[in-house]
Amino acid sequence: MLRPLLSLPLVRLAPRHSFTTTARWRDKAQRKFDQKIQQRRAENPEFGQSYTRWNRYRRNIYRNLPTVPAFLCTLSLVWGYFYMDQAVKHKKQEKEAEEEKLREQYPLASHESAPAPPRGMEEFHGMELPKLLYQDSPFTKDNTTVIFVLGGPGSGKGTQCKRLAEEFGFAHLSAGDLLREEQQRPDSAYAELIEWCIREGKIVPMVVTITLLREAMKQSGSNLFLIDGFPRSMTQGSEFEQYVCPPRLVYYLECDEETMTTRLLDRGRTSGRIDDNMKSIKKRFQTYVVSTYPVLSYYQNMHKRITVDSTRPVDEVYADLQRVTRKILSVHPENPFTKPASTASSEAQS
Ligand SMILES: Nc1ncnc2c1ncn2[C@@H]1O[C@H](COP(=O)(O)OP(=O)(O)OP(=O)(O)O)[C@@H](O)[C@H]1O
Ligand SMILES: O=c1ccn([C@@H]2O[C@H](COP(=O)(O)O)[C@@H](O)[C@H]2O)c(=O)[nH]1
Repeated sequence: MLRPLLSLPLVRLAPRHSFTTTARWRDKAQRKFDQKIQQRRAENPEFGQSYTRWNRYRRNIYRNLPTVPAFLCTLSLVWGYFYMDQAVKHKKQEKEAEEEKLREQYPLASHESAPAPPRGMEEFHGMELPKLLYQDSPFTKDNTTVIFVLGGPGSGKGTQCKRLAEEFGFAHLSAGDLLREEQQRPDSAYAELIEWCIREGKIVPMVVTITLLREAMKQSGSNLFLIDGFPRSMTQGSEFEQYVCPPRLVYYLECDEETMTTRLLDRGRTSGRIDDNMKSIKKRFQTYVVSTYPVLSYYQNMHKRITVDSTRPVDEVYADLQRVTRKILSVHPENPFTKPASTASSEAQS
């Protein structure tokens, strides 16, 4: 039982002769032991007859004894393995407890397992935009100003767009809001598809989103657009540029994940949105990193991206965006003719 154990490859691997001190110590101990036995036997021939087997084992133990450093190494490896294993388990438990606490804190969170994608999803993803529809696009880069507003979920795109629209007269079109409206429309063919994508944090096939955006642009009667939360992927961006209109600028609201998560969970208390819960938020971040990051890099390389730190309070973020927008639209506070009509007229009356 003991012999095979002591012959473990690890023990065998111990560099017996390289550690001369311990080898010498081992040989000395064995020699001493043998001498003692011989001496006892000389005194009493009966001695040790019943212990022969045991003595052989002891000798083998000495022979196979790993050198001290190898033994210590093995011991520390085993200890390290168990320690690491325990540490990982502990961290996982801590994370689960934290998530559970968040779920209790934010009762809107939905935890049911993800449903299967609705029928037709694959079909839509591979679908080309109905190009004929865009041949007569009334929007060109000369008669239209489009600004894309991008940033992670909860970075404050909607909040800032609303203020910019009020002050500068933009038509504010949120791709997410348009999709949610379409999902609510009673006879919409895409309701199920949109709901599934939003809950799962996936990108709705662009043929749906671009059609909705283009219709909303037409209906607004404006030529100044803030397009909020679009494009979410490179293909969406290039199709929009080709068939609707290229953007003049891209505002990027940069924010860390922790801040965005806190904001979204806080908004989830009252928003009623099916994706303002921990499970969907994680998936939305994943989609954002994989699909939307390349869009941000692309516009950075095109020198069209304006980055604003949106971890700051709303007013500070807005002040930066306001400054840039004034410059772009050549709107100066002193010049009433370049101000939006509502502000200019109320000031003129007073
Ligand atoms: N600068 C800020 N500081 C603190 N809270 C903010 C700030 N900007 C926005 N918020 C809050 O964070 C939440 C999310 O903001 P908002 O809806 O504008 O983000 P969003 O980027 O449009 O999100 P989504 O992509 O999910 O639509 C809101 O409750 C809003 O009041
Ligand atoms: O271009 C878009 C924009 C949005 N979506 C889907 O809508 C949700 C919510 O978008 P918000 O901008 O956060 O309101 C998003 O997670 C996507 O599922 C889209 O598919 N394409």
